[in-house]
Amino acid sequence: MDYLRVAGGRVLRPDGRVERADVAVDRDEGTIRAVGPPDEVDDAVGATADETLDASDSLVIPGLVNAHTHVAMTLLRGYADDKPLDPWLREDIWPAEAELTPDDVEAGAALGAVEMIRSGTTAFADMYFETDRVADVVDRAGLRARLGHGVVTVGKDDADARADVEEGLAVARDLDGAADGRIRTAFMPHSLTTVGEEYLREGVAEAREADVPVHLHANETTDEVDPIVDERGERPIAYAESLDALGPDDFFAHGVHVDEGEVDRLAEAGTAVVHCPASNMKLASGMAPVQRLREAGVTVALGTDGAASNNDLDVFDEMRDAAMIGKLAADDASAVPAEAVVEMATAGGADALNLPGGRIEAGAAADLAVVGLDAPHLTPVHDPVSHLAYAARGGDVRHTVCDGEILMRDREVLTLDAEAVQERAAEAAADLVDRVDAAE
Ligand SMILES: CSC[C@H]1O[C@@H](n2cnc3c(O)ncnc32)[C@H](O)[C@@H]1O
Ligand SMILES: [Zn+2]
Repeated sequence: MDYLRVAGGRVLRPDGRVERADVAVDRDEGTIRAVGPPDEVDDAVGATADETLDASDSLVIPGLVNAHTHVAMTLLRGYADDKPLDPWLREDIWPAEAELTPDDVEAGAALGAVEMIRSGTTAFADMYFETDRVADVVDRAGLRARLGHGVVTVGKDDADARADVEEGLAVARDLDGAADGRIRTAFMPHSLTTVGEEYLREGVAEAREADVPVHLHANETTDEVDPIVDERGERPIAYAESLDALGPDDFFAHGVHVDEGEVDRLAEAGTAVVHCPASNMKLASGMAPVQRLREAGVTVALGTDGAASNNDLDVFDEMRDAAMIGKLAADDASAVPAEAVVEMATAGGADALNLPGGRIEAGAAADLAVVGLDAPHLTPVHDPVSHLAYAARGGDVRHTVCDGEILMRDREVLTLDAEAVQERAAEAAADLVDRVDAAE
């Protein structure tokens, strides 16, 4: 076997303990072969390493999972800020997205991929347009992803609405298993208010036939929840259930305005919630009841949402924000502690997306980030898990590994030309804004 040894560090284990250990990676299989004391790992593998990644003064953690984003929105970072969701989308974001070309989406996705690799993220879920171009970037970057075409039917005639649903289904069917299996798909209606009932009903039924999960924005703002309650006399999670969109493999972004009954239904159904604390704060959408969701047994993951409502794709920020806002929401400083947000960003994310990874143990996918612990802002190290949640940043990640492949070594991205990607994205963003201005 082609044996990569991650050596000399401390390792975050699935039970939350941190121990001195080396990690033996089988690069042929893309899996972790053994985790153990440095003097025992080679014996466990029965070989000496073909390559070593230095993890001294560092913590080896599962690759982080960004469980809800719109990765190509890096092109719109800082384009429109300081508005609530609805006017932000209608006045600024959707007019700009109307001018996006497939090349723009690829340029923005590549920039997002570089940003994620540089901050230790190895897997993400993406809802956007031109999904084949996003998939191409994921393939080249070496990342893992669950991808979908975001379906919107409001404002479209029946033919266009049906075509969009069909595109969502075709993407889900055709791209599943791409990039040597690192790409999985989902049917992704944008939300319960931006896709009409008959399209949701038909699309979800087809998704069940195709055996792909459903991912949508749900219970994000009161402006979205209230019309559902007023018009249907039921809350969004009950509506989703009536559409057969509340399954154990489905995952909903946000879940901010969920009542007690909805929390219990999510837990019973096994539907995961992707908490996006920075986006929820920036758009003033509200505070998700994360402590309550977790206590009820809901799988909670973390997402950055798009870079236009965050404004970065750094899951370390999300961990810190989730811990902070989780305490405020529960009015309890002991709520959503460090271990909880680290679990949400790793195993919780992998479980929500039903993707490999999220745990450092023999047999698991070799998706890893090596976080340096020797920076001034991480000194002293009383508790490495506390540092992950409250003090570390994406820039502290030294190496990133996905599916056994080194994507970043000593902060150099190996799979993409980071400088060229950045230059191309800056150009694409400038041209995009020129086109938007000309169209106004
Ligand atoms: C149809 S593709 C996805 C669609 O979602 C938009 N979007 C970005 N952030 C949010 C958010 O927080 N809530 C709802 N929709 C969002 C994005 O701009 C695309 O149009
Ligand atoms: Zn979103």
